[in-house]
Amino acid sequence: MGGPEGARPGDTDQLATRGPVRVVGTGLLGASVGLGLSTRGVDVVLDDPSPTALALARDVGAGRLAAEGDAPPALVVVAAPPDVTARVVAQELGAWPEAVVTDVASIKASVLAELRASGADLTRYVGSHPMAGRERSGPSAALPDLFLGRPWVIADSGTSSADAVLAVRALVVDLGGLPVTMDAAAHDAAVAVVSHVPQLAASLVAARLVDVDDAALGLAGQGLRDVTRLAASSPALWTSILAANAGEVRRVLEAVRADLDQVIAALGAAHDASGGAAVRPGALASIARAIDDGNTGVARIPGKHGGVRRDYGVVTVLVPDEPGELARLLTDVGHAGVNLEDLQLEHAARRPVGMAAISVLPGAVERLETALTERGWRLVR
Ligand SMILES: NC(=O)C1=CN([C@@H]2O[C@H](COP(=O)(O)OP(=O)(O)OC[C@H]3O[C@@H](n4cnc5c(N)ncnc54)[C@H](O)[C@@H]3O)[C@@H](O)[C@H]2O)C=CC1
Ligand SMILES: O=C(O)C(=O)Cc1ccc(O)cc1
Repeated sequence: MGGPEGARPGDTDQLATRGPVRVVGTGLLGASVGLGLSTRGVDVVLDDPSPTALALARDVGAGRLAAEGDAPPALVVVAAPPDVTARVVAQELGAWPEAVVTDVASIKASVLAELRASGADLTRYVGSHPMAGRERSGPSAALPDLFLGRPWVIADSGTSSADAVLAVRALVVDLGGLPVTMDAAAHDAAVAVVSHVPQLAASLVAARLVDVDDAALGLAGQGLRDVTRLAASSPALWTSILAANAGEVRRVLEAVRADLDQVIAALGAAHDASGGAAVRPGALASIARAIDDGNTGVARIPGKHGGVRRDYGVVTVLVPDEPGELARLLTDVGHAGVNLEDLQLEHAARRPVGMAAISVLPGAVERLETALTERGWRLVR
């Protein structure tokens, strides 16, 4: 896979971020920031009220503990839960009068409003939000390259100094993120529709599975897994995020409810009718419209590295569920001289075989199919 551009371990000369960087809150996000900076040679000092999260973050290589005689931080990154973020940012601005302070909370307007009300010095504060995460939390899930190629919103306070904005931009770029400038209100409206409602939709669909019997669950395929992946997220974190963006999330949900009401009414008409022709006029059209609008919406999602979505060809290969087989397949794709654009794996229930769906440029499909067949792979056509 062609990697996005960004600083790599060993590139420390080219880093614009000045240390020491203090990371407050060393869970998934904080430890990933610390790990990304530490592996690129920046001095990172960690802090967290949970001694376990702190020690674990140090142990995974996210940085070191504070020591007597430390230079004050040039930059503080607050990666605490959303509901305490403003309070922690205000404390950090007060404790380090020369430092630029940013936070990575998933909501921005309520943090900024609370900070304004606190009377904190907002020239040194710049809010931010990396659009990258995982369903797991805590430092043990941290990844140094979590932010590679991912949008990272920079929302200045309205009174942030140019130097403060530059320092946060440097952090984003040094971690391989793609800086996107937005104000806090626009950010919250955008994430309501691209992140917060998708999380709720995944949770609501997955909640329907609670009482389903095992026989029905055994039929689950990749579609259900795709739609419910986010449902494994942390209830504590998401309750805090949704409560802090309640107005925007409710607005989107009301639109979803209007669409749902239409589909439910149309399905009711279809159910009550004796045959297709007897269905109330317009009912089938409104079901088709829901699917069609979904086609239009999904086609608008940007593709790899945030660029315009491309239509790839897919070559699906049966992979024996044995050690080394997937690696052998990827090596054979490389030998065929074909660039792998995306890879999805699906396990066949109770069968010792998986399916690898390899996305490649459409012009490369035939060459790859021929090369893999020659090397003995079974293709699913
Ligand atoms: N999880 C995700 O996928 C993403 C999360 N975020 C944001 O990042 C922030 C952190 O989330 P995660 O790392 O996922 O959570 P996490 O649960 O993995 O880590 C949060 C850490 O904050 C610490 N903490 C609790 N109270 C604190 C306080 N008063 N001061 C300092 N630290 C405190 C906890 O001990 C814990 O170690 C949140 O604001 C979240 O909205 C942003 C993008 C993605
Ligand atoms: O995994 C995904 O697709 C995500 O969307 C993760 C995520 C979770 C919370 C955020 O504030 C930002 C990103």
